[in-house]
Order: sequence, then C-alpha cells, then structure tokens
Amino acid sequence: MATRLYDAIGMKPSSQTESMSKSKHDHVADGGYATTSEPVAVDQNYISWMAKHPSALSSFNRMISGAKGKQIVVFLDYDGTLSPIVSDPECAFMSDQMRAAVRDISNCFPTAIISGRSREKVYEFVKLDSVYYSGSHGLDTIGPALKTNSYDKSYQKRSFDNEGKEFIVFQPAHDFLPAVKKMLTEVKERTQSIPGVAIEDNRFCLSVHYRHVKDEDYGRLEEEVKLMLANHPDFHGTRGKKVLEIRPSIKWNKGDALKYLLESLGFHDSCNVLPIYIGDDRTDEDAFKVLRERGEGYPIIVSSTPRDTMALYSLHNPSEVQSFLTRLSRWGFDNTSVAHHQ
Ligand SMILES: O=P(O)(O)OC[C@H]1O[C@H](O[C@H]2O[C@H](CO)[C@@H](O)[C@H](O)[C@H]2O)[C@H](O)[C@@H](O)[C@@H]1O
Repeated sequence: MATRLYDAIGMKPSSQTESMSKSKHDHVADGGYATTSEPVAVDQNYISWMAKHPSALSSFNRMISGAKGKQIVVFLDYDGTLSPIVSDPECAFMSDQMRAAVRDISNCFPTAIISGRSREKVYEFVKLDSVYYSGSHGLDTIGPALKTNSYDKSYQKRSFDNEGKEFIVFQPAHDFLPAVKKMLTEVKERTQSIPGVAIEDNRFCLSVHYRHVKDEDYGRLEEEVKLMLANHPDFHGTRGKKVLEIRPSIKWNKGDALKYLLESLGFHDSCNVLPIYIGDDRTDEDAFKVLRERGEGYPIIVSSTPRDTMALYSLHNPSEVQSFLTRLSRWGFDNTSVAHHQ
C-alpha cells in the first residue's frame, strides 16, 4: 500500500529509523572532536557510509581550507537539525544552547533557516532577528532587500522590521493560498475518523502527521491522501519523517529557495561564495542537489543511520550540528576581519 501511494506521488517510502542513538563514531581525523564516552557496537554499513559522507566535525579543517577568500553563507533546516525529532510537532523546541550557536553563526555569516513549517512558526521557535527565514519548504522567504533579477517581482513585496530595515518577502505560490485553505478543510474532513492523525497548517503547504496512527489505520490514511491528490492535480505529495506533505505543484523547493537567497545576498553565479547547507530530511536533498550541481559549498546531512543522500558530509544529530556551528563561528570570529551584521 505504502509503495503504491508514493509511486503515485513520486516518492518512495523511507525505511530509515529516526532514533537519536548514542554517537557511534569519534571525530579524530583532523584534530576534531571526540564525543564517544563508552564503547558502542559499530555496524559495518554505517562505517562504509561514513567513509562516503565523512563527519563534518572530523573534516572541519579540510572543509574550512576551501573558504579562503570566499563568503560563507549558512543554510539550516529546522526539525531534526536544530531541534531533535519529538512526538508532538508543537513541542519541537530548540535548546537555549542551540539558539546561542545559531545567533553566533548569524553574527559571523549570513544565515537562513529553510523549513517545511510556516515561516511564522519557525520564527516562534527560533526567535532570532539576525537570521533570514524561509518557510513552507521555501515557498515563503524573507530575505535581503537586494534586487533579484531572475525572479518574478509580482510575488515579491517589501517588508520592514521594527527598526525600519527593509526586507523582501518572496512567495512564489501566493496564488495558491485560497486553494491551500480548501485543501486544509478537505484533508481534515477526510481524516477526522482516523485516530492519531494530526494536520499541521504550514500556510503554503500542509503536513499530515501519522506518528500516532496505528499501523492498521495507516493504509486508510494513505488512501485518503492519495484520492485527494488525484482530485487536485494542482497539488502534489512529498514525504518526510512520519509525515505526508501536501504541496502546490509549482517547480519550487528548498533548493530553489537556497538559490533565491544566494542571489538576493548578491551571490548569483558567484565563485566567491561558500554555501553550507545542513539538513536531515528528504526535502533537504533538493538543496544538497543544488550545491552539488553548482559545484560549490558543502551539503551536510544529519543522520545517525546510513541513507541515500547527495550530501558530501554528515553530522550524527542536532547536538553535533550545534558543535559544528560553534566551531565554525569561532573560526569566523578569528578569521574574518568584519563580522557579518544584518
Ligand atoms: O523542513 P523541516 O524544518 O525539517 O520540517 C519538516 C517537517 O518537520 C516537522 O515534522 C517533523 O518533526 C516533528 C517534531 O520533531 C515530528 O513530530 C514529525 O514526526 C516530523 O515529521 C513539522 O511538524 C512538519 O510540518 C514539517 O513538514
């Protein structure tokens, strides 16, 4: 059943586990971190996978040697990257230490968070004004006020913060808003009889959470979502961790949001930029792909299990993400003459 739905919506079900187990590897390759405090069984698959996607902590010195003369720009996913995966999506809080790490990095380098959540919701969790935000899988981005020649102006509007600083909000699926609202009503109606389903309104897209749905009810849920998508070809489905996502069918994803933000920061087709993207989910692969295609920067996957990925490097869990960001901002403060202030 699962395979059929995802064939229909162009995705395959994931077999990955999401548990945040103990760190299975030391980071010693180039004088980095050693995090393991007790021996843990290391499985051979994981070792082979790590050889292909080395730890960004172990590889830090090598990575940073490529930053000479380039502007680092940091892109971060939210759930599973800055906050651990938890059973209630409303409680995916980030720790104060992680917030401090993100604040420090954003004071060093331009930093954006690109999430599947609504932009407002991510801001509520992160609460930092020094960061750019892109919500709804990149369909709602607030970025710098620099001109972006490649993008449709009719989807851009000016916005000002409390201090009068100008930003541009770019919403390429703006025309879909009324339809998304109708989809929200319909998906709630279709799934209300299935215990454990939670629908999250991410403004330009919807999340159908099934973490608390019994195995025997899952097929029914899948069938409802499949039928709904078949009736609304202007929407399509993607999949995340125990979540089915309903998104407008425009060619736009986290990778496009990354490109948009780079251009609005003045780095369109620039060889002087080094983007770093850290994410844990399937939708982050779109951004990893963009970096691989541009042949620039570092895509880093957050995973404690081997996964098919376009990422070059890996981090085990959000706590390693925090260590990486802290290390990068220390390097930034020591090595860049002018810190980035937005
Ligand atoms: O792009 P992201 O920031 O990673 O957002 C992807 C989805 O994240 C959230 O769901 C996931 O995290 C929840 C909290 O840990 C977890 O309960 C859920 O099972 C995960 O799928 C968010 O609630 C979704 O709307 C996002 O699409």
